[in-house]
Amino acid sequence: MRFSANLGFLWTDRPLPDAIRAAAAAGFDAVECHWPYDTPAPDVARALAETGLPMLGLNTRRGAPGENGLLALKGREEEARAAIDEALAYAAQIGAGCVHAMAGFATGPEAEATFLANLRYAADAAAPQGITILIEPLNHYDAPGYFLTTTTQAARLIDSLGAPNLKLMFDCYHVQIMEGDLTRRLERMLPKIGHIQFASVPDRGPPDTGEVNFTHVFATIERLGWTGPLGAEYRPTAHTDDSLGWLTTLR
Ligand SMILES: O=C(O)C(=O)[C@@H](O)CO
Ligand SMILES: [Mg+2]
Repeated sequence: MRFSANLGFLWTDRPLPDAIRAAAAAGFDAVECHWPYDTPAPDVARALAETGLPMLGLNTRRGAPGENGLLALKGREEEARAAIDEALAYAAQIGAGCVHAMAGFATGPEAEATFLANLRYAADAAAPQGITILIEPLNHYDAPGYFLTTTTQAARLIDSLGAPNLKLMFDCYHVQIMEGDLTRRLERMLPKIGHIQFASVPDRGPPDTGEVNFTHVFATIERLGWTGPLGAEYRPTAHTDDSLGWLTTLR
């Protein structure tokens, strides 16, 4: 099993290039981040080259304070597409393979039509760069009012767009809270999945705590033939370096 350190949550006490170095020193196989835009891309690229770790993905900007993405917001298409362009340009500079296209707080048919149109734009713009666009259902405790909440909804959108580079971000933490049935859902969704993340439920801590048996979940993912690094997107209760026991016990 290979693991990716999500630097939106891990080693947040240091600048992104140093967080990449810390992830390498701790034995991670890859890194991923949320919103790297305050850090010059060449600094990130240098840390990646130095450590040999790939950056798997990053997110589109969330928008104004209190917002959580722009792609499903009717009337905000220009900003949404600027956020997509910005994310793709940054991803290209650091060799990231995925961009998580964040939908935002919205509901209803207009939001869906807007999201689909912006996803079409994103998938078309990403394809020549070999980049995958990810959409991620978020749970209704952490992100109440977020447009995308279930893998069933995401699968319907992915099917209706029919773009080969539009995939599902399967975050076991959100999926367990909203839908459960993780094993069967992973089996069913596998062809649509572009990246997998995890954290304990309900606390969003390391995976060796909480209600989900990640020994079983990781074995399932391996049995299904998934070979990509799994994204450790949890909040350490103490310092990140003191939260990594699972990396040896669950590997
Ligand atoms: O919250 C998550 O889960 C994520 O993966 C973020 O990228 C989006 O908020
Ligand atoms: Mg996630």
